[in-house]
Amino acid sequence: MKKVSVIGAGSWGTAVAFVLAENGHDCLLWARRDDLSSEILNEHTNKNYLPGIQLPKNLAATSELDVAVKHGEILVIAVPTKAIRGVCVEINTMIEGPKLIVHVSKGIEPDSLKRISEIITEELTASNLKAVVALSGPSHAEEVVLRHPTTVTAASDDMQAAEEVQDLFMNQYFRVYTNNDLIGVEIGAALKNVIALAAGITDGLGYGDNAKAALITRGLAEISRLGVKMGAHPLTFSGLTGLGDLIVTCTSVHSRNWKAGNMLGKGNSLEDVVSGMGMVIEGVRTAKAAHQLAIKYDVSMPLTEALYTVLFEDVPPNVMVEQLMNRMKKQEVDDLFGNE
Ligand SMILES: NC(=O)C1=CN([C@@H]2O[C@H](COP(=O)(O)OP(=O)(O)OC[C@H]3O[C@@H](n4cnc5c(N)ncnc54)[C@H](OP(=O)(O)O)[C@@H]3O)[C@@H](O)[C@H]2O)C=CC1
Ligand SMILES: O=C(CO)COP(=O)(O)O
Repeated sequence: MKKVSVIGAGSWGTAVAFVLAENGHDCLLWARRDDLSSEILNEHTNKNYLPGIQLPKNLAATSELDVAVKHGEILVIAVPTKAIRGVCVEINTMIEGPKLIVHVSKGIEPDSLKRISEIITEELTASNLKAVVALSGPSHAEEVVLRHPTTVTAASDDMQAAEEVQDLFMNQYFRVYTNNDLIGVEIGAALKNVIALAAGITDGLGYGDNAKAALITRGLAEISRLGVKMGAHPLTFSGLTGLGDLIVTCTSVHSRNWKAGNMLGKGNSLEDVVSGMGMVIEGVRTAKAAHQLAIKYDVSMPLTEALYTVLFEDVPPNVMVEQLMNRMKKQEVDDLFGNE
């Protein structure tokens, strides 16, 4: 049994804490709101984020960050990407001795263009950090808490740490693989949300499975092109955190990114979609970062660029699709190691 704290009690933080508590670990879940930590502790529910779900009785909760940081020999960070840097700055002042940090978030920071593990490494003093592991893959919280079979990957530069995380989470319904390609795993995880927004848009416009299959496969091609230029292993993108997560996020009714895209395709404004969701839509902010990464690494990313114009340049979704379909003729198989 390990002492683990999960930082962030939204849908995913609560779901990973659910798995850890069911695995018999001494798990403490940090919610930034008192009312939510009391609800988790006393009613064993998180009605807002996971309606209808009874949480394990051995799952403890607190709204005091320092209590959570002190409790966990392992800290699992589960807040949206935009909150990661701030949370790390805070927990860095509270850590006594090196901790294993697991993050389960999916995004890239615009402007700095840092991956999440890079932000964590930047903000935590080296002596506070044992290793960083990204836990990622096709895994909607709503299905994990129903104990539906789910597979994910624990990725790290430190394979011993990745294996420790594998052992921590593995159970009958939650299967964990390891991967030493942290760049590939984090890039796949972040950029699939951008493609899922586009898939939602085509569904919202009333297009069918052909369009979605095109987005998934051509999305995978451009994510792989970028990832390989950034130093990732090409085969990572055929795995759980690449193709696997693209499929789940582009096709699931649980996906916030797909839902957001669907509403955009139906003519809603970005502002209304974001304010109405009540949960994080990582792909919107990541689209900005991806657009900047495509320029920085000089990689052709037509789907990402098209989505960027819908989100930030007021291009109507149907015009976006027309423009994509009328692009210059291409060969299908790209040279992943060169230009398209
Ligand atoms: N939901 C899912 O199925 C999956 C999500 N993920 C990833 O996990 C990450 C978290 O997503 P998810 O749990 O779904 O998001 P939610 O929107 O469901 O919850 C976000 C949580 O983070 C808290 N939070 C928001 N901003 C801050 C901040 N500045 N400081 C501290 N806490 C903050 C929220 O608190 P409050 O309630 O007070 O607003 C809430 O508890 C994302 O990167 C997402 O892509 C990965 C796999 C699956
Ligand atoms: O990453 C996820 C599933 O693997 C969650 O996706 P959404 O944020 O689109 O719900």
